[in-house]
Amino acid sequence: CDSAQETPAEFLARFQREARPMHNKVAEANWALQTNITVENEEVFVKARLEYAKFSQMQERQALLYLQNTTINLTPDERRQLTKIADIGTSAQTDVVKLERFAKIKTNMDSIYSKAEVCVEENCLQLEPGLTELFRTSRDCERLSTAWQGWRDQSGRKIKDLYAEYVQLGNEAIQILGYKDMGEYWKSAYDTPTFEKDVAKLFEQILPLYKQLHAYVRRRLKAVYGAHIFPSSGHIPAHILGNMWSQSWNNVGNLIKPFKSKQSVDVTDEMKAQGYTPKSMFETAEAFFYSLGFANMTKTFWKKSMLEKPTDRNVVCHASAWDMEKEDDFRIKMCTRVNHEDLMTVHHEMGHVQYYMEYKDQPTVYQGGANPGFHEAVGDTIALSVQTPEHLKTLDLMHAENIYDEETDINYLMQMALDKLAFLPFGYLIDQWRWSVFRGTTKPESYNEAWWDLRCRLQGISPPVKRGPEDFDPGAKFHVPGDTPYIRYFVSFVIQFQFYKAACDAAGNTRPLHHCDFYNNPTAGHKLRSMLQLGSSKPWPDALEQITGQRQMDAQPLMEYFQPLLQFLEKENGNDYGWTENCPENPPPC
Ligand SMILES: O=C(CCC(O)(O)[C@H](Cc1ccccc1)NC(=O)c1ccccc1)N[C@@H](Cc1c[nH]c2ccccc12)C(=O)O
Ligand SMILES: [Zn+2]
Repeated sequence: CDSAQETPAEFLARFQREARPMHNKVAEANWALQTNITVENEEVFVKARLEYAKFSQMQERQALLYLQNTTINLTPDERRQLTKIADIGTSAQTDVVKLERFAKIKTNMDSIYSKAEVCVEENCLQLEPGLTELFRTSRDCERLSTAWQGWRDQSGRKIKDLYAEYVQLGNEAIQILGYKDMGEYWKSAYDTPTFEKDVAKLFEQILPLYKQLHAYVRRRLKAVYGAHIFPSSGHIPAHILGNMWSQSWNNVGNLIKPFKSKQSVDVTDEMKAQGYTPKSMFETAEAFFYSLGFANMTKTFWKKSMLEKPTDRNVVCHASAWDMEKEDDFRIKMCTRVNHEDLMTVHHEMGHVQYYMEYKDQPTVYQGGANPGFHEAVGDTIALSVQTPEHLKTLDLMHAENIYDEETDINYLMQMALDKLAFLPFGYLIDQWRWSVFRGTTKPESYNEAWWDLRCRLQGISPPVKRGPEDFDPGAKFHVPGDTPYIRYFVSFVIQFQFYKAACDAAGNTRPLHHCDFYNNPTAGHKLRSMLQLGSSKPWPDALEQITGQRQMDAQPLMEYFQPLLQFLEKENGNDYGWTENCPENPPPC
């Protein structure tokens, strides 16, 4: 570490020069590992992580010198930049043995998860594409239940002990920075003292709407599978909702569609019929962003991205977007399949890349989301416009004669609710569980019990087969072994409707909110882009205020969007809605 004779401004300029090459080095090693999981690539990545931690510790020490030196007067911006440089997370661990063990545990959990497969007789299915396709298309209770349990045996069960050690080491490292535990550190990214209460309030606000959707879906699925597989407690068995984690229910949309004779907006069949490929899906997304005034993907993007699952090696299939912090090197890694759900994920991932490109001229420390939820909301905001019947017609992917016909409209809102509304309790509960684990309230021997308490109470779903203390079902979801916070998606699913409404208002939309397509509207684009260009240079309430005029997260635009559906659901459900706090002791068999 150079001595502190540098002025703060000189230190910040040097940090700018040195940090990017360091970040690039780690990103390259991480990319090499995630696109080819081998022992050798794991070792190279761990080494790069250790080197990066040492670099971060040096920068943190010098930044703190300036921040704690009362004789130096810093500008507010210098203070903000130095505080961010000092915020190095678990890299603060100075005990190299513990730091290396922590890094190894994380790569170990990641590779167990990404290589896991479920074998029935001699044919084995990995999560992507095999098990995901099974949950998207199968209506066979037994097969789904076997796959549901098999996946948890091959993933969660195998990382339970590693996870307990990860919690211990992570907390030890973060306590060096003065945080009580990892959960407190993760929440500090929102820099809002009332953050936990704010999200709890948003969840309470949305719960009545979710309960109505849950009741309707339960009734329709009973008609398909028979009431005998449903527990009397009112929960929906987790394996029949079209998704391995029951987190979004869009894949059972064809079973739930309220008006069978009218169109639904799952365009998978049309995409296949028209010969869409993963590449053309990315080009379609690129064209929408471009129509708003965003940049096209760079040449390096098309050259270095991994848009399909390779057949000859193990990769981390879970989608991600990468800022390599070197010239125009932005990438997406995704095992893309040609279907509606993946077309939306393509927009989600490209939203990350567009955010990277909008804030690329900010100082390195400000090259991030205003808060983690903002980064998750960019692509989804665009996807709300892409999924309107208006836009799907523009794409020639939907051929409904009258898209404003009331029954078609309810079908459309139902399909959107199966993706967006169904997700909210799941998006909320993952970090409720993790914050309690990091806090020490939930100990390893009750990891799974605490998990199902939340899943049964907040989400109203139940396990298809009995769970025991050897199981570790949270570990069966990418972000838990992946050490990736999750409340960001709950925040995103609320604020994306605020962004969407703001962009629609800017575009002069006069239709009902859920029919607003701001494609080709540079005014809407400018509204969005000017907020994204801030990166994390301003507190997120300032960024939110710039685009919506408000400084708070607000579920009102989401409620406005789904208002017509709520009326339909309340009429359909009458008093038949809700579930008891706890799941039944013994799940009814298929
Ligand atoms: O995980 C993702 C998408 C992947 C990601 O783009 O969020 C990715 C996750 C990740 C984080 C850290 C390491 C590796 C993967 N995040 C990013 O690529 C990313 C990019 C820039 C900043 C922060 C994160 N979605 C979540 C939430 C979700 C459910 N349904 C959705 C529909 C649309 C969008 C998101 C979701 C999920 O699949 O459970
Ligand atoms: Zn994302």
